[in-house]
Amino acid sequence: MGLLNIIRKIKKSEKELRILVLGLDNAGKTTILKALSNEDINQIAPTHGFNIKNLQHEGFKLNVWDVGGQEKLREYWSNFYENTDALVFVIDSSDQMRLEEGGKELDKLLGEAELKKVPLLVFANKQDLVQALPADEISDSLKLNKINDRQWSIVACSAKTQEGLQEGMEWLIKTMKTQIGVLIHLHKFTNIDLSTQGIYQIRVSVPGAQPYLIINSTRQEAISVNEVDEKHICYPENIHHQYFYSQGFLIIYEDEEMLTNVGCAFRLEEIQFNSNIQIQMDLLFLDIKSLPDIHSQDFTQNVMHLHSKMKPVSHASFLVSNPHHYNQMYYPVDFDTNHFCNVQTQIFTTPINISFTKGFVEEQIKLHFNTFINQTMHVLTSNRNSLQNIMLKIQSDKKIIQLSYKEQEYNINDPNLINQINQSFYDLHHDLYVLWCELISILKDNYLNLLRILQQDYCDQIKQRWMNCILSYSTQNINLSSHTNQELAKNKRHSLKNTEFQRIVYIEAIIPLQSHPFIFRTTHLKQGLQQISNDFRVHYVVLLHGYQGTSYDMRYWKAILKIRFQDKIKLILPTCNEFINNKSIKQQAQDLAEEIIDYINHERVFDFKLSFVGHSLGGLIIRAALPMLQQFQIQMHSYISLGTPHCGYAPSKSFLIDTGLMMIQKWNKCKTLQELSQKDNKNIASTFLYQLSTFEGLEWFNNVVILSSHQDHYVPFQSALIQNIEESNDPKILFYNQMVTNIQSKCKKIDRFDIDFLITKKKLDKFIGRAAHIEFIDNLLFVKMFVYLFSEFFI
Ligand SMILES: Nc1nc2c(ncn2[C@@H]2O[C@H](COP(=O)(O)OP(=O)(O)OP(=O)(O)O)[C@@H](O)[C@H]2O)c(=O)[nH]1
Ligand SMILES: [Mg+2]
Repeated sequence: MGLLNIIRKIKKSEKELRILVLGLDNAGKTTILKALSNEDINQIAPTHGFNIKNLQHEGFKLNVWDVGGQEKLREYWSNFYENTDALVFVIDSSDQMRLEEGGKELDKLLGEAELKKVPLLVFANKQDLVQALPADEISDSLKLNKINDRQWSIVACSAKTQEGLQEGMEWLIKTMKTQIGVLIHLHKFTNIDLSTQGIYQIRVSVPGAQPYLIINSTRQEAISVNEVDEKHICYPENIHHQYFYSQGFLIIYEDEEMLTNVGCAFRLEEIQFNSNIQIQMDLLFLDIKSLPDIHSQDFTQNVMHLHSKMKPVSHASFLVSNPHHYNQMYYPVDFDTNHFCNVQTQIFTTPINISFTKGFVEEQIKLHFNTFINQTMHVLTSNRNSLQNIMLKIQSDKKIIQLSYKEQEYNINDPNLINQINQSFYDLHHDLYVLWCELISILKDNYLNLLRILQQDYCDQIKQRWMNCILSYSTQNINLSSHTNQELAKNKRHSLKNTEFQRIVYIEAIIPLQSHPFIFRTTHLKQGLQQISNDFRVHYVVLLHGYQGTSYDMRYWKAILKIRFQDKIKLILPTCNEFINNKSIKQQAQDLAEEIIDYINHERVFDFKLSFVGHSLGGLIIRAALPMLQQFQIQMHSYISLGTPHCGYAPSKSFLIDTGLMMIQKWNKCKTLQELSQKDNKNIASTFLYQLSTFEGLEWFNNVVILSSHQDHYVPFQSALIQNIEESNDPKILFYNQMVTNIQSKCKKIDRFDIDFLITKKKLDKFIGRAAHIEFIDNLLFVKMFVYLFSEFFI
């Protein structure tokens, strides 16, 4: 029989706990014991020696030792310490005079080496008497809160009425069972597109687990002041039944952010090995209309009233597939797009008690410690020493491992070995519990550091997964072909069918890789790039929408850039061209340039970088505005266009587009569209678009990034990619190719991307080829992928 089987067998069959009951004389120890075994409690004399009782409780055999508490007998208490699984300390709550004496005795016990890691239950007995102090006062007086090296609890009880006795015993048994600690920390709430004003709140639950501790970070000073807007908090975080509720906060405007900065610890009892843990997050909401005068509300007055009115409107959930390991993860949780908001969340799970876990093997214990220590060690400041000690201990403590090597020679009947095994288990419980407490204190004192590390981890992992969706051409300067890419994407999707998400903790709604957008990339590097200085204070990124659109169209780009880069990026969403359809591109460019110059001058920051993302026509307006932004040329970083008809529509073979444009042109007498189809001048060389190809500007950028989709029927593929089309004698084509050459000749480097979207049938626009054109801004997953995969364009 292998050693582990033996351990499991011993632990399973024995399930016997030795409980030591101590306390001053007259505290009621013997009475409690008798009450627990349903014996008569009327005839009880002071105990001069000790009593042993065997009790059965939840399948556990409890071996309870009650030792007399008179002063002269206390020196013998130490005879009973050995092999104790749990310590019960009984206090006479009605005898205030002797509380101090009781506290001193308890302190001595807690300092005893043999009782070092033993859980402590304090019974605040005799609660039936009027003069009895409540449990929390006794807890204060005994300074129980200072205990941080073991699990402890205080339970108010009366041996006379039996009240509280069962509760206490249940707590004791619990400490003997496998427990998984789950910590959930909510860092920041970002409103992206919550269309209804009102009070919002996050509710977290872990089915089967009890929330028991709220963790607020004490390091407020690390957080910029304007992020913490106290007046938006309507009521504080709380625990109610099995739920943990974040603060309730008022959301009135779009883009509002709430630094929630609150966490909760849950304890999950006896979980089967190999089973999963679920974590549920709900977005709760209360419509502002149901609160008539929001500004005069004193929310603190009717917290519970508001609380009960909140309704869940959206949901997100996680699965932890191996809770017997230490897991930690950061996840920016997006609620569904009807209630589009984001909660930056950290999740930690760890076993905090492993005593009777079936199948828990020592390698896993090692792994657990190593992960924890490797990953969190460097963020610790105040906790560093104690953790270092634990680490040293674990490294030197090879007891369990050695035993398993020697299992052949092992004699099952050797009582010493059983003791050793038991001891090892106790050591581990203890260390696990200490680690758990350390984690809680890290979240209290140092959570921003931990958050940063986990955010980086998340970026790395998600990037790794999404790399599967990039198909890069190794040869430089190759033209992307829509036909080839379409075929390649189809095959690649097929081959990815069984690729699973490798993360330990994942959100249920995770989208399988085969339905992700596929990205084809080719880089055309013309000149050696200069070393880019990273020494800048802020990066302004201008997000410009397309024809007849509004800045709202760019909301996903705005949201994801903000969540990914936090305060390193400042977004500028110009509104000067919203709904415009009768201005020329040049006029719109002028308005844009003015708006940007105003914005930047107003900010008064001098060391900044400037980048642009333009969708469709937006990409052209930006190019047209560049000569007017010459003063910022050394600050220019990335120019990104999404489905922009850089070289117009002239060579388009799409009947639909041609006729479509004609129609709109007639209808609107639209200048922009005339320009796009190069009908604004009889002489092509004098059309605005041709002129634009000679404008200065693109040469200032480190990155010129051009995106198209071969599925986009709104913009000719070659025009969107600034690629030549086959030579012919058609003068339109000759001019077109000349435009391509003009633009290309300026850029130091062009990154071309062709995107293959998985467009669902539901999107009827597909038939007029619009779907792919707006996927660049409407496909949240695509925006995320692009921002996370190609972060170099944004930082
Ligand atoms: N009112 C009340 N009296 C209690 C309660 N528990 C114990 N007593 C009384 O307190 C006295 C002492 O109880 P014991 O159980 O003998 O106390 P002990 O802690 O075992 O004392 P030693 O054996 O001397 O250490 C007895 O008279 C009990 O009847 C209680 O919950 N309520
Ligand atoms: Mg007694």
